[in-house]
Amino acid sequence: MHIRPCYRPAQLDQLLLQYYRTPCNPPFPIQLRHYARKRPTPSFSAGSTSPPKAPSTKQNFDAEVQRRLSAPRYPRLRRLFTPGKLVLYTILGYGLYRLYTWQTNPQRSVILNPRFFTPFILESKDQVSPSSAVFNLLSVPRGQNVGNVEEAWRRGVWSVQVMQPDLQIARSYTPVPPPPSPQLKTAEDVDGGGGGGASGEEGGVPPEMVRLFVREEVRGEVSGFLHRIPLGTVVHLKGPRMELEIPEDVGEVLFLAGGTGITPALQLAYCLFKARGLEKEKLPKMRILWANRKREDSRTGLEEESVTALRGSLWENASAAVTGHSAMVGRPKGETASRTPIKQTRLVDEIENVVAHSDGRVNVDYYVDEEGSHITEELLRSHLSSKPSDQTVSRAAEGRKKLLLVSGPEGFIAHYAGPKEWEGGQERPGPLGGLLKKINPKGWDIWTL
Ligand SMILES: Cc1cc2nc3c(=O)[nH]c(=O)nc-3n(C[C@H](O)[C@H](O)[C@H](O)COP(=O)(O)OP(=O)(O)OC[C@H]3O[C@@H](n4cnc5c(N)ncnc54)[C@H](O)[C@@H]3O)c2cc1C
Repeated sequence: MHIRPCYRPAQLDQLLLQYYRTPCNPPFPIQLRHYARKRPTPSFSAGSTSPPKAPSTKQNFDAEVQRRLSAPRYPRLRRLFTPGKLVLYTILGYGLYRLYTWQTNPQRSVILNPRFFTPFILESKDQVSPSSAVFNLLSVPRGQNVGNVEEAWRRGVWSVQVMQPDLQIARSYTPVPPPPSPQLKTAEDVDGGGGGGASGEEGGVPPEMVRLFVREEVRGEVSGFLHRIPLGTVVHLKGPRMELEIPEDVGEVLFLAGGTGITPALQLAYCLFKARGLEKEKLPKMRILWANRKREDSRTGLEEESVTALRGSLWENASAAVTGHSAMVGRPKGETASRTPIKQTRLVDEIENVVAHSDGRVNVDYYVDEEGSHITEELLRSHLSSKPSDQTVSRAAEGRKKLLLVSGPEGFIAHYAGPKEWEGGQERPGPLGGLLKKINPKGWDIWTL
């Protein structure tokens, strides 16, 4: 068996030069295997069945040595930078540069991306109750494109995902719409003792801000993370994700909201009354029934002392419609709204702002479980069969879609519309059940969120 030695180029060059200087045959046939290996397979001449012979004579060998010595020193490097490849590298480099400048250009990059998480800074936090708060998250850098967010507001109900960075898990949350402008003042302002408004943010929220109303779950990973972090922390968000496309021709809406389920109701109100810029005649009629376990979850209407004093008294009506600034959770017989002082959170302020700016088309009724006010079957039946008192609204609603939406925790949805179902690893609305199946409202499109 013939073993061909394999040398490194430097060694080989040395050997060749050594041989070149001494007029004797090399001690073994040098095949230049190392070099030959890098070249393309030699093509045989026509009719020939054997490969060309290796330089075995001294003449051939000398020629090969000459050729090798005059060959370029760094063949690999040279192959990397052929003219064709240089052009390719230039094009690639330019493409990467454009991508980089596109991404870092605040005007072009979007604040929310449905495929990637983008950074936001927790700018402020508005406590709504001991367990829930509105988190104001500002996109960084400022001045980025908000086009897809504006489109989401026009289309309907949408959500974003928030990332818990340590565990790398994400949960969905429904952004709260920007409050109507100018804002209503808080009770403190009305009384002259409040100073600069609810949280010093008069003048509205910037368009790059995403606001989330989040309830802290016991041992909840993502909600716990949001409630734990200090102001100024970077939070990563992904979206927008459409949860419900609202049809164009909506005439009437009845929204049953439980706890944080109020946020889709606010989104819907914002979509119909602001984002779509509908003419006055096309604006629908909307009633939101918002149920909470405790008064402090919404803290509408009354001071704590008043609540204690009035507890146990006979409540006139579980559904006291909100008018202007005086939100009430029912009233004892004979009491008027003006008699009781107002103490409410910024979120309730905003809900009432929506009511105040709706020209009588939006109504919000508050219910508190622990005070015995519930969204009952009779109440639902009356709302689902009632005709609008305002003739203009009534005429405008004729022949248009009637939407009945249910949004809230699992138990709330299951009670009113039947339990959700798991399909393909995702939770989806199940067949209609619960109270609404019993009532079986005719002419209403029913959705659960
Ligand atoms: C489209 C959409 C929109 C939403 N919008 C909002 C919104 O606007 N506001 C809002 O507050 N929520 C919203 N949610 C709910 C939200 O996504 C989260 O589900 C919620 O915040 C809880 O998430 P978490 O990570 O904090 O809790 P998780 O960690 O998921 O825990 C959930 C519950 O399970 C319990 N649990 C967890 N692990 C265990 C265990 N090993 N043993 C026993 N119990 C356990 C926890 O105690 C907790 O009560 C929305 C959900 C969806 C799908």
